[in-house]
Amino acid sequence: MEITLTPIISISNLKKSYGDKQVLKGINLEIYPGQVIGYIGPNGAGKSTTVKILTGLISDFEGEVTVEGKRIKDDITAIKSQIGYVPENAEIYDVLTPLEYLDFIGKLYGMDEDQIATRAQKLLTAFGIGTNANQRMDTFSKGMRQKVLLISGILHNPKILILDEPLSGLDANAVIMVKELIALLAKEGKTIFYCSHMMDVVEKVADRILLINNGEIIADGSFEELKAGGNQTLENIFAKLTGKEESNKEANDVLNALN
Ligand SMILES: Nc1ncnc2c1ncn2[C@@H]1O[C@H](COP(=O)(O)OP(=O)(O)OP(=O)(O)O)[C@@H](O)[C@H]1O
Repeated sequence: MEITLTPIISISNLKKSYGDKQVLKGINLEIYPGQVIGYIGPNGAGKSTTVKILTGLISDFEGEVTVEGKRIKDDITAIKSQIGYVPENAEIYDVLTPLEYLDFIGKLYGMDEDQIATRAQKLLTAFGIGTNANQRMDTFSKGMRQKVLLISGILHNPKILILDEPLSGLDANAVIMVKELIALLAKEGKTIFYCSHMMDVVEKVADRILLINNGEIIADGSFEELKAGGNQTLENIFAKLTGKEESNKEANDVLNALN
């Protein structure tokens, strides 16, 4: 029997401009359940803009985006319940405790109070901050806040998890744990959309890498496919494909500017 996979996210001819400046130039993508997508690209390439469209934060775009077959333009509220989003540089209400904050987030997703309290405490414990559950977050380190943000992204057990630089501020043990968590979530059939500049991590966690440059997808494949038999790192591939192989010269220019 032939198994036909239905994409969980489908993007066709997606274009977005800010004023006269076109920053997404006709993106076409089909993303399947259980895929861990590594979304990479130079500063200003259009990564955050794509993510903001997928999460409903930007609604004025051209083209079509569907999640589980539903058009994002028709029913973003229903779609949002299937998506967990951990934005880069998110503001957290740090006068709250993690339990209060997660209670607020869980209610936004329509979860009931008991379920929120039980799951939040379990997740905080799993992330190693269970004993801080009732402590105000203005006393938290950057990494502890990042853990709470990650928990707020998975609390409602979404099918799709969109992570923007999720390892920012985490210590080495937490990084290992989150990488393993991503693999486990994907095994359970969750789809992960992982935006990062940390090439070594993307190389390891993503089973499909999308490279965006100037608003266009210029590479799409597994790390093995992208390096096509050569013994390269993702960092090299990135530099080659985005036309930036002069980092040494640039570093020297910066130094020279100081002298
Ligand atoms: N609200 C906005 N108004 C005008 N221009 C914007 C706006 N948001 C983003 N841009 C521009 O759109 C382009 C793409 O930005 P975007 O934030 O999507 O890039 P990115 O790939 O996420 O970059 P980075 O890696 O630096 O986070 C950039 O040139 C940026 O200046």
